[in-house]
Amino acid sequence: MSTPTRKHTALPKAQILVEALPWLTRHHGKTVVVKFGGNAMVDDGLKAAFAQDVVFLRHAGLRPVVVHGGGPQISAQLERLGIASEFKAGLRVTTPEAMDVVRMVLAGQVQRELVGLLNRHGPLAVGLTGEDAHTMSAGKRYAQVDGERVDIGRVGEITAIDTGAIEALLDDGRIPVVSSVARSSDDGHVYNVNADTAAAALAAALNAETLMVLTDVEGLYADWPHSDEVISRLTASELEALLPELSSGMVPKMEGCLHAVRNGVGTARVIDGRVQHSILLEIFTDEGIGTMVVPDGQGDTR
Ligand SMILES: Nc1ncnc2c1ncn2[C@@H]1O[C@H](COP(=O)(O)OP(=O)(O)O)[C@@H](O)[C@H]1O
Ligand SMILES: CC(=O)N[C@@H](CCC(=O)OP(=O)(O)O)C(=O)O
Repeated sequence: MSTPTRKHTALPKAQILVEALPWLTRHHGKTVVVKFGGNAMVDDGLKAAFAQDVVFLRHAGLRPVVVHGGGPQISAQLERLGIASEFKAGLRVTTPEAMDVVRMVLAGQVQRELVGLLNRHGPLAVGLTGEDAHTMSAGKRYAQVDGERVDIGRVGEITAIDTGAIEALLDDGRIPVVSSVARSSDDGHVYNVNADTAAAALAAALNAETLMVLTDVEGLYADWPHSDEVISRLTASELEALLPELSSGMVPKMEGCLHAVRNGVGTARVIDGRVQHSILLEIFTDEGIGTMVVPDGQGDTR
């Protein structure tokens, strides 16, 4: 007597799984770089759901790579230590003293926490920074403020990427978790790299199918802060035309998306990290959320 009822109640679940089938087929074996930002990273529930989603991707046959930020966590630690912190053109002015804190917080705190959350689901995640196995090399980056070149200390511009260690981990079924600290290609020290920039450069170097940037807004707003209309899809050229109008937090994100799709990445997406399971919604359902950037000359791929 109870069997028909059980079948009936399970039906919507089967429907959901079946809806994911074309996406599972499309994304199988593909590399997805997911950037988890500091502001979407401050809530424990969101962090746990993020880890579940990434492990789900891995078990669904994708090759996820996590690149993480930690701006709010770095600012909090600098404040605790009484070290002043300021941003110029969206980049943290990084003294050698602040660089030690950046490295300690990203590699020793934020990365460790993400690795721990992912590894609750099995022996999957391995943390590294751009310093490991020459994964990311950088030279000194200057900021442009009102047309002037400004020295912002130990902030790096990526000069080379070696994907060997990440590829080896992926081939071994692991989930690499990368902190945005780079080795210096010139003076033997390390550089602080914006995490959006690092994620985009890694996505391009890995020939990833997708770059997914989680943040604390719904996506790219057409007329921020005056309206909450989200641009759901735009081409590389359309994005390039919009770049001069964007303000600080969105600049490295959208520059990164542009760099990615101009260098072989299939799509770059900015999605709302405040929504639990936003990664699964974006990858496996008909209702993609957020903003998707596609290379020029592409039809709607959603
Ligand atoms: N056009 C825009 N659309 C959406 N957000 C924008 C836009 N321009 C500026 N922003 C700002 O960018 C912020 C996201 O950047 P940021 O704070 O660096 O995020 P994260 O910590 O996730 O890296 C948003 O919270 C918003 O305040
Ligand atoms: C040069 C620079 O600004 N580096 C960033 C690195 C962390 C980061 O980018 O974190 P979010 O993604 O959370 O913003 C910083 O020091 O805050």
